[in-house]
Amino acid sequence: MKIKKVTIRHLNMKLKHPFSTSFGTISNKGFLLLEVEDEKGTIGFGESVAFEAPWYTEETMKTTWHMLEDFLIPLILDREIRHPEETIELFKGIRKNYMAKSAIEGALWDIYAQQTNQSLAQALGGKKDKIEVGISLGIQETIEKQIEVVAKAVNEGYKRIKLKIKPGWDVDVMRVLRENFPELPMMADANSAYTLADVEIFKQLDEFNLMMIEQPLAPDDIIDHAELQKMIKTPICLDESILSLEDARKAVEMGSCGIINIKIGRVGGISEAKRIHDYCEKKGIPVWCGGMLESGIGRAHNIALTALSNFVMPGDTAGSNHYFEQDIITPEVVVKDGYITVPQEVGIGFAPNLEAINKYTTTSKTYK
Ligand SMILES: O=C(O)CCC(=O)C1=CC=C[C@@H](O)[C@@H]1C(=O)O
Ligand SMILES: [Mg+2]
Repeated sequence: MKIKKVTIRHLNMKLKHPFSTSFGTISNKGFLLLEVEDEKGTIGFGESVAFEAPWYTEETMKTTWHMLEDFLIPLILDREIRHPEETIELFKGIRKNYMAKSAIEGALWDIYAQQTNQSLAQALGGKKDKIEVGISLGIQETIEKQIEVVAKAVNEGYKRIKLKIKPGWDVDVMRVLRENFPELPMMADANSAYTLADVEIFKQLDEFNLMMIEQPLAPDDIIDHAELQKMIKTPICLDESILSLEDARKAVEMGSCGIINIKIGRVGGISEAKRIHDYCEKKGIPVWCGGMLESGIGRAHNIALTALSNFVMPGDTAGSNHYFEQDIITPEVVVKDGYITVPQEVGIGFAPNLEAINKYTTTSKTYK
């Protein structure tokens, strides 16, 4: 393929429910959507998962736009690209900025799948026809409300519930939830809100039979996580600490985690995500696909990736209706009895809904 045109759109989609974590609350999902066209007129879409502010990683919507406009788009325009994996080498001279890189790479995978007449899942080597789905629930104002939202998600069929924790909203909350839902597959995500000095809190959390504790310590750490893992029974799952296959290898070799959450945007794209998946499969480390409150485009990419064999735990890719009044794809992502069907159609298997995309777009710019 030879890329001839790239359009960046900034979209703003109001979330049905504000999402609160240890570092703050989001009520609006602002993000960049990329439309990439090659010389044959095949169009692929990619989503940048960077938020408006740098609380999850250092990237933001503005830094992503800057990286795309000034460095990444000029690298791909008019260049012959045979396979999306080539972007790993092509983008090597640009440090990190993984969410920006991933937005382009996702669109190239979409084009590649269409041109090779396969579904994106097939193009990646995924064999599942349906995937198990979990849900990530934000911190609520009261414990009663937290119990209520968990009960609703359980009734909707989600296969595991992820709860956000932070200092002051951890052991007591998880105890009450465990009492109310004795058999529920449950886990906690701390988004780096603790340090090794908090080991007693994690020892107490050990009592609640959690599937895992996600990212308890600093985002750039694997040393203290290895220490913590030795002191607690619950497996640690790393999210923010894993930005590449190299990070995954080091964390696994150090014993810093027993599970890895793979997010396409955080690791620079689908190709790197697949490499991490393949490495973890060889090492016997289970993985699952994390979420970034994506619109339907990013959600479709997550579904295709999760069709790979070592995604053995339910991910965070919940149904479109959990987040938005209207998603930007047709059909929307639907969860039935805790499963999403992996589309078998050519490409991402969901059609971009241009009317909805235009409705949510605040600015756009085309590069050719
Ligand atoms: O529903 C989703 O897309 C998952 C949401 C979710 O848990 C997260 C989204 C963005 C940043 C984090 O707070 C977080 C996570 O850490 O996994
Ligand atoms: Mg997380």
